[in-house]
Amino acid sequence: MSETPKIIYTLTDEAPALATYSLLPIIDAFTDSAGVEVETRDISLAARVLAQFPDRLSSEQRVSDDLAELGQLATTLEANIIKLPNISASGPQLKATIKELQGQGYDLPDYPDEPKNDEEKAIKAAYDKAKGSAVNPVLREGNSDRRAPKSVKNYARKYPHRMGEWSQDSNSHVAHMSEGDFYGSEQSAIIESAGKLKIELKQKDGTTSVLKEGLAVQQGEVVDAAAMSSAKLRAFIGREIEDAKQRGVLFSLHLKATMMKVSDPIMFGIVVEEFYKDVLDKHSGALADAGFNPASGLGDLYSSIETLSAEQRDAIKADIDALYKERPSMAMVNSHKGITNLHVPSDVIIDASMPAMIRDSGKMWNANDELQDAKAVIPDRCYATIYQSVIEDCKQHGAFDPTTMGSVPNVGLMAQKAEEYGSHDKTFHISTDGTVVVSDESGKTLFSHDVAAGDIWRMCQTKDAPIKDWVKLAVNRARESATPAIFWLDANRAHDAKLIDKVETYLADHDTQGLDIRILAPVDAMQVSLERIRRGEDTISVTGNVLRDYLTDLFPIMELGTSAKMLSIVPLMNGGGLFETGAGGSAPKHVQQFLEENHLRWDSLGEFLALAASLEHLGSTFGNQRASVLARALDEANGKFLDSNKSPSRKVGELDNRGSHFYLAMYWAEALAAQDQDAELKTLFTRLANTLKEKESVIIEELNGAQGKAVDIQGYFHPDAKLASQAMRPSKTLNEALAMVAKG
Ligand SMILES: NC(=O)C1=CN([C@@H]2O[C@H](COP(=O)(O)OP(=O)(O)OC[C@H]3O[C@@H](n4cnc5c(N)ncnc54)[C@H](OP(=O)(O)O)[C@@H]3O)[C@@H](O)[C@H]2O)C=CC1
Ligand SMILES: O=C(O)CCC(=O)C(=O)O
Ligand SMILES: [Mg+2]
Repeated sequence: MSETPKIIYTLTDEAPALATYSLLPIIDAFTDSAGVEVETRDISLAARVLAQFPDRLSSEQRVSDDLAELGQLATTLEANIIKLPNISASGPQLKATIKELQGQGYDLPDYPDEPKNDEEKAIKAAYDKAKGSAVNPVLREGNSDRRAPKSVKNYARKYPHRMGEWSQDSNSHVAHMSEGDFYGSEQSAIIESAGKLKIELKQKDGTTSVLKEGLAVQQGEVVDAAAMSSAKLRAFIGREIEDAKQRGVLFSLHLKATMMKVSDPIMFGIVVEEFYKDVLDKHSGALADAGFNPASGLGDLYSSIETLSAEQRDAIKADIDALYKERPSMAMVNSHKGITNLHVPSDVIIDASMPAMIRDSGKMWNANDELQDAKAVIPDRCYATIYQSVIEDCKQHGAFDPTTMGSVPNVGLMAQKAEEYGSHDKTFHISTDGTVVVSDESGKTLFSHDVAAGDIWRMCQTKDAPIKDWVKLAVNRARESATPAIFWLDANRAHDAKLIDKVETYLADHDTQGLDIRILAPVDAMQVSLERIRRGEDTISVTGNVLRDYLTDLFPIMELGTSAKMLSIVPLMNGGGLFETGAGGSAPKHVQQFLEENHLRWDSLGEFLALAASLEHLGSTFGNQRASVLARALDEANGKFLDSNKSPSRKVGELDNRGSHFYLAMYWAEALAAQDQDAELKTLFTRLANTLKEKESVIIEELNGAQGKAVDIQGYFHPDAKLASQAMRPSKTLNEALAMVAKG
C-alpha cells in the first residue's frame, strides 16, 4: 500500500458542529502524534447551499462541493468517513439559512416558492439539492448496522435514565388511515431485464403528460409505486380532529417531512389546512397575497402576514385564537413561545418524537406546559401500526425497565438509495384527475393508479445488490452475536411480499444452521421483540429503510434514554467504512441552551465510538499499526468514560460537552500510557496523561466556570468559526497541554 488512506471527519450543523470545535483539536493532537491523517470536509447546510452558487460568490466566499466529493469517495475502498448528524432542511430552515448567509454578505438569490421563469426554476432546483435529506442518501453507499455496544448497555444498567410511568387508563393512541394511503395502494414488480421506465399521467381529457422518462432500472431490482388520496387524507384528518376533541386528548401529527422531503411536506400542509380550515377559508385572499404556504406550517403564516395591514393581521390572529377554543388542544413543541406541533414541519420528526412520547408515559406537552395523553396521527399504515403495538404493550405491562431490558439492534436496508430514500425524484403532487401509468420500453404497463388532483403519487426503487448485502449482514450479525434475527416484512404489502421472496432466496446462500432467523409482519415482529426485551433478551431487527430509521431511535431511547450512544456503522459495499455518530440528529434544542447559557449538553459518545471503529478499520484494512494502538486505547477510554459517568449533564454550571471531552482525552492518554505495543506513543502520552491528571481540577474549573452567560457566535447555520472555537475551548490549561503533545 503506497499511501495510508486518511480519516475524513465531517463538519455539520447545530449541536454536533459546536461539539466538533472542542473535540477535533483533541482528536488532532492524538492522531497527529501517531502519524494518522485526519482531514475535515464541510457538509453543513450552509456549505451545501453555498456550493450551489459559485458564480455569485467572490473567490474568498466560494466553497468546494465537499458532499459531491464524499459521495464519490464512499464508493471506493479507501473511504473512511466519520459522519456526524446534519440538518435535513425543511423549507423554513432552508429559507432561514439563505437569509442568514445574505446577511453575512453572500449574494444569494431568494428561494422562489413558485418559480415564474426558467431562471427562477434553475434557482429553485439548485436550492432543492440542499433541501431535505440530501446528505445521508448520498453517503450511505452501504447498509446500516446500528447497535448498543456491551459497555453502553452496562452503563444504562448502572446509571438508568428516567422512564415515565404508564397507566392502563392511558387514552393515548395512534390514529392511521384505513384506506386511500400508500399502504393500501402499493403495487410492486421485480425488473426482469435492465432498461428504462416511463412515468405518465393520462389525464381525463385524453391528454398525456410525461412525469419522468428514461428512468434506469437494473435486472432484479424491486420497484414499487403507491398513491395517497388527498381527499381521503382530508376526511381522515377531519374525523381525527373531532375524535381528539371528544376524547379530550392532545392532537399531534408525526411525519418525516425532512427525509421524505417531497411527500410528507404535502401531507403536513393538508393537516395544517384541515386544522385551521375555517380561518384559512375566511382569509384565503389575504393569505394568498401574503404568500402563505401551508406546507411550511403555521410559523410561515405568522411571518407572512407581517406584510399585511395591521387590521388584516389582527383579524387573522384573533380568528386563530378563537379557533383554538373550538378545536382539540394541540401538542406543543414549546408552550412558553406558543409553538405548536403544526408550526414548523421539521420540529416534530417521527423517529425522535414517537419514542419521546412513549418514554414520557405516552404523553405530550400541552399549552399549559403539562404532560397530557395524546392522539398521535400517523396517516400511512406502512409504519404507523408498530407504535400502537408499543403503546398497548406499555399500557398492559407498564414502562420498560432500563436496568433489566434486553436490546434490539438493527440491520437496515438503505444502500444505493433503497426504498423511500430514492423516491424524492419520483414523487409527484398530482395536478389533474387521471391515471398514473408506469411502463417499460416494450410498452408493458408495470403499474397503474387512478388519481385525483392533489393526490401524492410516489415510486421507489430497491436494487438487488443491496438486498443481497443486507441479508448477508443480517446473517453475520446473528452469527457474531448469537442472537435471533427477525426480518420485519409484511406479506400483505406488495413491496414487502417481493422482498420476502428475495430474502428467502438469498438466505439459502448462507450457512444458517443453528441460527434463529424469522420473517414476521412488523406488528408481530414488534410483539415478539417486546416480549423478549422484557425478559432481558436481545433480538436483531432486520428492516427496510424507514423502519431502520424509526427503530434505531425507538429502542435506544427506551433502552439508553438517547440514541446518541449507539454504535452506528455503514459497511460500504465497495469495502470502505462510513462511521456514523449515534443514531439521532443535530439536537437544535441544545443549541438554544448553549446560546442562552453557554452550556452544551450534547453527548459525544457516538463520536467516540465512531472514531474507535474508524481507527480500527484503518488498522485492520490497511495495516496501520499505530491506528490499531490508538483504537484499542480509545476503546478502553470509552469503557472508562461510561463507567465513570462523565457524560454531559443537562444543567448549567455542571460538566458539559467540553468537560466530557476533557475526560475522554485524559482516559485515552492514560490507556496509551499503559500500553506496551508502541514505546514512542507510550512516552508521549504518559506525559500528557500526567499533566491532565495533575491539572484536572483547574481544567474543570475553567470549563465549567465559563458557563452561565449568553454566547454570541454570530450565526446559527453559519457561525463565525473563530468565535465558536473560542467559546468551545475556554480552558487555557487544556489547550496548552494539547498543544504540547501536538508538538511532540
Ligand atoms: N444522521 C443524521 O444526519 C440525522 C439528522 N437529523 C436532523 O437533526 C435535526 C433534529 O432532529 P430531531 O428530530 O429534533 O432529533 P434529534 O435526535 O436531533 O433531537 C431530539 C432529542 O434527542 C436528544 N439527543 C439527540 N442526540 C443527542 C446527543 N448526541 N446528546 C444528547 N442528546 C441527544 C436530545 O434530547 P434532550 O433535548 O432531551 O437532551 C434532543 O433534543 C433535524 O434537522 C434532522 O433532519 C435527524 C436524524 C438523523
Ligand atoms: O436523513 C435524514 O433526514 C434522517 C436520517 C435519520 O434520521 C437516521 O438515519 O436515523
Ligand atoms: Mg433517525
